[in-house]
Amino acid sequence: MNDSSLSSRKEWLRVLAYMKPRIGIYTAGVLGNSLTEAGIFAVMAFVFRDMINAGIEMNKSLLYRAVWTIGITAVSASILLIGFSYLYNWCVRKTMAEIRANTFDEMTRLKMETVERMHSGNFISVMTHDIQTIEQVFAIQIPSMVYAVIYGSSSVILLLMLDWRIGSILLSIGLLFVWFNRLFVQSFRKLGDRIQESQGRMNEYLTDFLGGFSAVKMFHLERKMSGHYKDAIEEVTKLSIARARKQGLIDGINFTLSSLNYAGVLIVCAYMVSRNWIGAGDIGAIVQFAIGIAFMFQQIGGLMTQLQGSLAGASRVFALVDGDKEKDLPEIRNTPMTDKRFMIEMKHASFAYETGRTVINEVSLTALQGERIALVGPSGGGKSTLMKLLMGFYSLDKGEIRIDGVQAESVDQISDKYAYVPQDAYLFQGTIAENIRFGRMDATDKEIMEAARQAYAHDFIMGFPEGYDTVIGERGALLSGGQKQRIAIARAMVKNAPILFLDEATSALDSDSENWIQLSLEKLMEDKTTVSIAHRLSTIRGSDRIYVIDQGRVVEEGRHEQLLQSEGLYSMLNQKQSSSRNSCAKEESA
Ligand SMILES: Nc1ncnc2c1ncn2[C@@H]1O[C@H](COP(=O)(O)OP(=O)(O)OP(=O)(O)O)[C@@H](O)[C@H]1O
Repeated sequence: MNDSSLSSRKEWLRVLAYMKPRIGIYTAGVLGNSLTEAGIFAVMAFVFRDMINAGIEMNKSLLYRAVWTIGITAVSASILLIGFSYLYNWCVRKTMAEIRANTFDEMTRLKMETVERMHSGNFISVMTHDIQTIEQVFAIQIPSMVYAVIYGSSSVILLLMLDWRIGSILLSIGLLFVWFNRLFVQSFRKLGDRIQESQGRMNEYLTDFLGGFSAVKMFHLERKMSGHYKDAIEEVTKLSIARARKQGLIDGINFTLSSLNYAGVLIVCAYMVSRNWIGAGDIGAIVQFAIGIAFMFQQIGGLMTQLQGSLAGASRVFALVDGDKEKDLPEIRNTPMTDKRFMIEMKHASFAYETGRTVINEVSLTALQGERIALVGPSGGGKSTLMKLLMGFYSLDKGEIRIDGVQAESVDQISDKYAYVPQDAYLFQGTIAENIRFGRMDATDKEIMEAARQAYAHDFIMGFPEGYDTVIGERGALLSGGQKQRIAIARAMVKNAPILFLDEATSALDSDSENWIQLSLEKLMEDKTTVSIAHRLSTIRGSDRIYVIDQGRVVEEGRHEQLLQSEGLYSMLNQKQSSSRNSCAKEESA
């Protein structure tokens, strides 16, 4: 067995494992459904024979028996089919709901690096198209396959019993069908993989377009974006047509072979009747069974190729589920690194996003309880990366970080110890109250209101007709930049964690907004150990320690005045900012 068929088999078993919790009911439903349908055809074969014989022999009682059999079979089969179909469809819906929920759960545990490497559109594609292909396996492909096998094999057995010579010939021809279809399995899998990938790309363009709608309008990128999207559609269409063409070719060849087979059976039967080896009525039954056998092999052939398309989708779901995860909350190592009780302690930390390109190089920094430290430096120097490392978003390549004595190996281990106010706070779809409550899910309404007051957000919130119950739209679309920031600050207030990470907004806010934010941040920072990334050096003058980060290293550290005196990079950045501020002020007064 080669590697690809081995991995297909593994994927296949993995898909089946999803149904394990209700495999009994599912099997009963699918088997019952297939047995009932196959039973109808088997009964009909004999009814067919009886009817022909009744005509030839002018036997009325044989005819009545055939009519009664048809009536009873039709009524009882309909009732059984409704019941069995409900059973297995119930299992499919329940299992699909579980697969969707579990895959989402697994996605929430993915490492930051894994999520950053994959486009959000691709995640959406996995959660929609690709998961859908698993549904097809349970709802269509397995029931069809089971039905084909039961119908076909019962036809084989009955035909062998009726006439073993014709039965053996048809069985051998059928196996040729399967062999022929197997030749195409690999190429269908390749096409399936490419189609699922292209569908992922289509979703990437779609989410890019929606996420960057204002940029698209501003830079007149509509044509370019439509062009990208059309290219992706064309790719999917081209591949789907290629698959349909191939499927058409196989179906055509299968059909021709089965027609020849069918004609052959009729000729052989006619010859056998002429020799009195079989009765004329037997032809009816033989033809019915021949149809059953041909159907089985044709279906198995077709389903083998369809299944490859579904496995292509399932493999993308598995890749997401198997992506690198955050460590589970295991033994939290609480031993302090040094005698002193640092709230934050980073020692000789090195980190690279990609091997060979070190972004943080041997950085050490500390913050005692209640201290305010700031990270400054040129763009791309590594400030944000450093902060993300302190928050446990990535694992260090070298060195150690402790947050309040706990080793920062994953976000989950230390996230209770800090609140984070990013540059562009993410607000979720929902009400203002819900968004503030995300800071601490058990916060009371009173606490939420108090936090909003402290963040100087209460007044503008009450200005909305629905106050705290105002639905803020996707990403807080109904709020201004400054208002969003104050909601994020209120959220951090509610969390009331001992450490605070602040990423100062680079985007310009009007001075009124900025004043409010500064005031609310001051409130938020009271009694907290704070690490802030500062773009305007004026905001961090009072910091206990400033770390100047350049090219991934700490190049200077100290208080504002000390750093100015040392006339290094900090003092140069300070001069630059003061002179650009002065020239702006001159321009404004002119
Ligand atoms: N997710 C990522 N994957 C790969 N490289 C990254 C990633 N994020 C940042 N980098 C790289 O790491 C380096 C440091 O970036 P970082 O964002 O930490 O700098 P910064 O000092 O915060 O910059 P700025 O002040 O402009 O925000 C840069 O060279 C950047 O290209």
